[in-house]
Amino acid sequence: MAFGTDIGIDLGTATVLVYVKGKGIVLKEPSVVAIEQTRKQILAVGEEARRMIGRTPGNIVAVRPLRDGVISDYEVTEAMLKYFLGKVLGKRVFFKPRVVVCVPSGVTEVEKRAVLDATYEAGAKQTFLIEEPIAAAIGAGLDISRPVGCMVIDIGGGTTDIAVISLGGAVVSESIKVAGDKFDEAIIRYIRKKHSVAIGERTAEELKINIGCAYKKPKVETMEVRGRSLLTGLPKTITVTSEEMLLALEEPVSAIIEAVHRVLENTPPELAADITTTGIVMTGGGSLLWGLDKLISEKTGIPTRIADDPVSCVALGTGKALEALDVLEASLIKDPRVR
Ligand SMILES: Nc1ncnc2c1ncn2[C@@H]1O[C@H](COP(=O)(O)OP(=O)(O)OP(=O)(O)O)[C@@H](O)[C@H]1O
Repeated sequence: MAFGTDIGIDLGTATVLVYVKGKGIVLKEPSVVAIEQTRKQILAVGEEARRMIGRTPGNIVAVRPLRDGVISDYEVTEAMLKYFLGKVLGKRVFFKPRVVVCVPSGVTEVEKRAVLDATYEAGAKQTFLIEEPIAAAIGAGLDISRPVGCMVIDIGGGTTDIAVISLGGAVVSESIKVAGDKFDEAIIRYIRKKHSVAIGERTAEELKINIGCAYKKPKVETMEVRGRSLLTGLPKTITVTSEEMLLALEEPVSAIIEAVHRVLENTPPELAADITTTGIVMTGGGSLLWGLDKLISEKTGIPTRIADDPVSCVALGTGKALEALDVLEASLIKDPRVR
């Protein structure tokens, strides 16, 4: 497949999505790699590797190479990217694709170089990097080419990126390392303190997705989870309520609200006025935390909505960016090497 295809990749800290022009999103897998430590050999990538998290014997580790919005291990990131691209492109690439990759906002020059190298090695003709909020805005269907301000809040696994965009570029932006992962960590801490039970990352994520909330739910919801009692060391089942989730998530949720306020404070008045009418658009998996849109709307006084299919927005945006290269030229980071 992939005859002269254009490809968009959302290299997220939690999930990698690959968009192929004309086909849509063709791959969506967790950003996890399982490594055999003694021989430094990669055993599995993506979904298969994720199933191994917390369940591996001593010599095998399941790592998330992009944790916290930065590339913590770029050799593994490179291998992961090559694996996913290879899966999408197949073995025989007749016409090399152009690729747009969206990288977490905190990445350094060295890390950007590693991403570019990986795409070239995997068979790209030319690669561009795009900033996360720009890709999210395009993917959410906003027309960012006009001289009208719009605000995007992209809440992923590792980072929350908040930006006011106008004329194809970010006018004011802020990226904080508080997003989905920090929600999970806050839940783990709360359950440990309140119930004296240790739960794993996956259980915390399930609690967040099923009964988690940033705003009081009209009806209290409950969920049973299993962990290990810190008192007896034995497995224990507890019932957790949505009201407890509200308390557990208060701190990371407040950090996001404060960052939104800071961006609004630094927004030029004309653009701020635009945003009051255009509203705030939320993207990324973390935006699905129940009631977060309502809370942001209430705290800012600006209408806030979640984009359609928020998890896919960045990937769709990277793909669409290739079709609008002229408008976006200024905000894309181009590799100087010509192939
Ligand atoms: N229904 C839901 N409610 C709350 N959180 C959710 C829901 N669905 C997914 N998430 C969370 O969204 C996060 C992943 O979002 P996403 O896939 O957009 O991140 P990413 O793009 O990989 O990360 P980043 O933008 O930091 O690089 C995870 O923390 C996941 O638990």
